[in-house]
Amino acid sequence: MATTLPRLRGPNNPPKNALPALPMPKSRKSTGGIASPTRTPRSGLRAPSAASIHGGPPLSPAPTGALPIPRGAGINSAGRSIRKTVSINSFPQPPSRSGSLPPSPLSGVPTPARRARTPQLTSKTGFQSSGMPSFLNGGGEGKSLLGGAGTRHSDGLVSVASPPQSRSSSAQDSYSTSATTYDDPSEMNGAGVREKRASKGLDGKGNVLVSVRARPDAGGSNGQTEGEWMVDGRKSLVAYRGREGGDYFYDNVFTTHDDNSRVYDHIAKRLVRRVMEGYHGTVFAYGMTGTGKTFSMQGTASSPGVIPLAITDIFSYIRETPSREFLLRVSYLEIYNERIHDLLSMPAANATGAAAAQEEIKLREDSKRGVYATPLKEEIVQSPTQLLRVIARGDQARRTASTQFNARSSRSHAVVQIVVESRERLPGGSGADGKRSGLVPGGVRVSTLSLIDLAGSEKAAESKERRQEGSHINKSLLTLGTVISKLSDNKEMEAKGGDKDGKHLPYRDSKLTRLLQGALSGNSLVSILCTIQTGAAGSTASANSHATETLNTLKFASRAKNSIVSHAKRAEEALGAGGEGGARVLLERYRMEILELRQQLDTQGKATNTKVEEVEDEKDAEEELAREKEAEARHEEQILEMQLARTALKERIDHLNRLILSSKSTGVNSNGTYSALGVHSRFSQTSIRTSLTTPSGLERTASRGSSASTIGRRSVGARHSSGEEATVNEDEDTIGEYGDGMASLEAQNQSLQADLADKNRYIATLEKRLVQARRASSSRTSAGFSTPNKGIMVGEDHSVSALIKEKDAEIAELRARLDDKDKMLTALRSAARSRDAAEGLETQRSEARSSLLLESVSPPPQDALPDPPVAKTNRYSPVRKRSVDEMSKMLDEMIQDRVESGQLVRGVRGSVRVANDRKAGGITDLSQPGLELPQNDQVVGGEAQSLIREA
Ligand SMILES: Nc1ncnc2c1ncn2[C@@H]1O[C@H](COP(=O)(O)OP(=O)(O)OP(=O)(O)O)[C@@H](O)[C@H]1O
Repeated sequence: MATTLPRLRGPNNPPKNALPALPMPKSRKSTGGIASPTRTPRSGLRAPSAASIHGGPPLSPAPTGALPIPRGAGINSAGRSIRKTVSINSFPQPPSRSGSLPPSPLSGVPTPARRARTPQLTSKTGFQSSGMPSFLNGGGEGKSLLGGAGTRHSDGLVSVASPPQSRSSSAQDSYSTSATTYDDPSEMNGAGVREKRASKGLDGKGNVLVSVRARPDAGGSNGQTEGEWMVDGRKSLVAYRGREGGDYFYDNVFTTHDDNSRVYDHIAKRLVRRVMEGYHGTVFAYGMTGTGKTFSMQGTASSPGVIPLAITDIFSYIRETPSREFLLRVSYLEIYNERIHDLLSMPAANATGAAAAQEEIKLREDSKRGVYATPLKEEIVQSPTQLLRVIARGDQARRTASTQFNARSSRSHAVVQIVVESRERLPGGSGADGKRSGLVPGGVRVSTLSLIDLAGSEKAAESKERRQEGSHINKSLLTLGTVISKLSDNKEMEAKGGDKDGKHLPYRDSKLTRLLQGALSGNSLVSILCTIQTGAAGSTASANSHATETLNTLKFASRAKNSIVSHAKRAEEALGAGGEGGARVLLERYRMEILELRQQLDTQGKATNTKVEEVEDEKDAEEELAREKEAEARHEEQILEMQLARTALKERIDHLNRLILSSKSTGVNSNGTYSALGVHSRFSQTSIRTSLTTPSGLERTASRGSSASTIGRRSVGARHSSGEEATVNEDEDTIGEYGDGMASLEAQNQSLQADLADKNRYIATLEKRLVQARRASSSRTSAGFSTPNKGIMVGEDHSVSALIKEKDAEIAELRARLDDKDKMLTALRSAARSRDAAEGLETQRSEARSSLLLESVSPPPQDALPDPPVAKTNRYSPVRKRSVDEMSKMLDEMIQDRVESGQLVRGVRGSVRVANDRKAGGITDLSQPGLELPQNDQVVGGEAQSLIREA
């Protein structure tokens, strides 16, 4: 059995834009020819009227008449189109799915109801199915197409409604095929073993899962019986009793009562789980326009469809699988008029609303990846919310237009592809021990989940534009039908022992089949949902046309059931980063990068320590002081650089670790899964969708700049279409630059702000480190020097600078006071000098008087001597003395005040000095040059006092 799953390649080329390939075998070659199917597969389901298949084209998507516009099609009174199918970004708190559904979303436990069903293989006239087990359904029982007996009631169209509660998930009880052995013993319960045995006995391969869903009649009749149609969910039967009538059995048939949740559980839940386990999986919706493909895939706010529910389960799986770590990336493309467009990087619209041209996306093929689109943007997602937003963004960019049958008809095939990378988690977490070398246990497994909403088949179109689109749509759907028919023929031939490759398959005839090549050729698990609308109001012609179209869909479903044989295998694990396709295995690349960075970190840590030691050693060498200083400066610089580099490396490691999801990841856990949908609902409900309407009437929101960051690129430049506003409550789990999803300006803004905050924090860290390093550097450089580092401002410690300022102010104040004191002292000294001079004169006069008295015999002439100054002195001295006393007293009081306040200390001999604690409190540096506190400051008071006392 050929293994054609994508292989991993070398690690050096980061995946950028390529869409992971839908797996494709190399065994078949296309000749480009379209061959019409001519035979009903021997073992396949057969429509009751074989002629309807053989006689007509294999797929005739075009309705033959004009059908009335469904009333529920969403055209308002003004004739403007309203999107009835709410975008997937608009899911409110999803409805509780616990009631009628399996208790655990991924329990995989088959339910009794489904197990109890017995294959209907006993019809005399009916045609048995191939009996192939469905890998996804587990029934694998293959329904027979019975002409009447056994399945239909005798009266023909008895409606057998099957309330949702009575049904169980058939998707839960499929376990294996011989080709794809499911190796989880825990799930190999009795039913699984039974199925496995049965599958071996039958075909050894797994069929695709084919389901049919009938949408409620636009006319309002919701019954199971619509004229000539009967839809029986319990029997998985669609019966038609008109011309070419018959009974059609499928893996699942959903009535108009079945909601999206139920549809998902039966058609995709198991497949999603398989994808998480390493298989490739494809789900696509096929059907006539307006029958509910988009409704089923995307859903509504109150009833999320396959895509959002799959996303929910993906993250549930991650959460519930602590033994593995995951990395998810998503891409979203559309095929419109046979051209591929990247819905995640739609160019901005110009002023006229016309979108700028996008780089052409091409399909390429290589042996490892099969067929893939390139260049295509992929975004790494870390939470359900983020993933939903990315898809919602793509959804809004998708081309839609109002048609006769659908007010908002999808005019393109849309492919959401989610790539799941996973690997075993190393014991002890992330492998931070640095012990891992290139080879790591387990390797990385890469699988893809493709969720495809096809454009609806249609014929009638009023405008040229619509007709052109319609013809492209129909052509690609026709090619799809042809490929499936030929696959069926080939299978039959193979069974007969003929050429294994059989007829050439025209995959290349359309982009759709080319892209689906891997899935159609069996490398992927496939689930097909065919949508029909049984009721058709209006003329008989339109009813006939509608019936023909519905029959074509049913025949397509039958052929697909018999044609596509899955031999999907679990993806091989790429060992190390060097495995095949390693370049695309981001998980491994990130892990390796983290490892390398950690090693660098370790090395740098050691180098830093060595440097520090060297610095210490060199410090001891006093004889080489000058050299030491220089070396120190250099080393400090190096240490600083290393520290900065370490910080950067740590940041990078943190970032990479955030991208890798595990059961404990914030994004995976926060908000849970349903709440993520809740966030979306808020987003959508508050958003105003103002899609641009081009002259052709084609709606799209094409003016979105791509903010999406592809791998290794940063999210930039989020732009929204003009006039579009969206309000979103930011979820906490949108992490990093990849998390915007462009859901809204506000979300963008918040995301950018968060990013900015991150960067600011980082800058702050760097600055801090810089300052620390500088401080350390200058403290070391200045060791042995008394010059204080006045130049260095301790940036982060504002309290220190405040303290210094305070002390400066105190010093200035003290200086002012000292000045005052100096002035007073000068005044006192001058007073003292005057007093001394006066006293000296008085003494001289006294002496002179004494000598005169002694010489009384000859008294001198009275006027011989001038008036004794003493008389003058005596006259004025009491006043002067009083003033000196007052000043002395004042000075004493001042000094006493200082002594009492602790600023000055009185010495034993009456002298005073500045208190020691005042010095220690920051004013000791007054002695520093430039601050000039007088050295004799402490005795000033004492000197003054002694002077005063003297006075
Ligand atoms: N099962 C359903 N229950 C309720 N409404 C439905 C259901 N299926 C479809 N509808 C409604 O029918 C309308 C058309 O559905 P939708 O757009 O999903 O059709 P479609 O098959 O995707 O059409 P097209 O191929 O033109 O894109 C929408 O308004 C949708 O809400």
